Amino acid sequence: MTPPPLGRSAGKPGGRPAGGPKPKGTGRRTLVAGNWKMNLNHLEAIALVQKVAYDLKPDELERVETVLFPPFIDMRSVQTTIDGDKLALGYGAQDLSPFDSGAHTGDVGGPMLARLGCTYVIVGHSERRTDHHETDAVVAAKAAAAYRNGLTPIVCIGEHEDVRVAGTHVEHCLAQLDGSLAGVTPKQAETIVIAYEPVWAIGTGRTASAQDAQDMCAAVRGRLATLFTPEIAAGIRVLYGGSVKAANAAELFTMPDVDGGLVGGASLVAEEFTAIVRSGPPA
Ligand SMILES: O=C[C@H](O)COP(=O)(O)O
Repeated sequence: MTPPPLGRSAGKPGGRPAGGPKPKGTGRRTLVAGNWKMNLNHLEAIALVQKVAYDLKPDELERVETVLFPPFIDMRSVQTTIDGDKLALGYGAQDLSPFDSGAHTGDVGGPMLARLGCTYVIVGHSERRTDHHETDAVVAAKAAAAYRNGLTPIVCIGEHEDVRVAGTHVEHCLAQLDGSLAGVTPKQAETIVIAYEPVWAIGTGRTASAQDAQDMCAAVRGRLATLFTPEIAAGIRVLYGGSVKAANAAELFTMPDVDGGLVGGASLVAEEFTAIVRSGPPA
């Protein structure tokens, strides 16, 4: 029998590769999410999906959940490529409508995304909060729309530089978290993903230090324990985003409360993105 090509679903993976990263012991599977933002047409999208999938080995994709977030216009091409070639990659949307259907020009609804096989949807990204004036209440409505349609929201929070300089970043982010999770039930929270993205680090090349990322992700987990239960909080994945690259991913991802990354620019370059995925430690 011909062995399956690299990056395809190949059943149970083998053990940890010799010399690979050590398990963190958290039980939380590392998640690397590639947010393509408003980049790549559908042909470029197909090419990138193929490069990523064929560069990653089945055991690497088993160890690190790897999910792509193409623009809506590319979604069908990405889905066809992943499903048609049985690639072990997930895909999701960068946003969704708070409404499920109807007269909402330009919106894309949760039922459409679910029908296309999306599993995750990003809500509350700082670029949407800025460009489209999305408030915490809007983000909460979008998270509700995600759950209503069987999608898992990746809820983004993060502070601007002036807030960090003022030293109120923790309070700021926890208040954003409270508002953005309004209405989320404990049952729903079991699957939610939070992404801490300091706005000053997004697309700037200025990554937060691993310790700063850890401190905020730990504070987020602490607040999740209050909002839900300590047991639920212990199972929730909290990602860091903001100039994650191959050179800094391993240090970030080995921090105890950092469960992976939301990657923008570096997710557009196959070799860089796959190196980031490889940096992910086992749970
Ligand atoms: O969604 C991704 C984040 O905004 C990070 O983007 P970046 O990796 O280009 O800094």
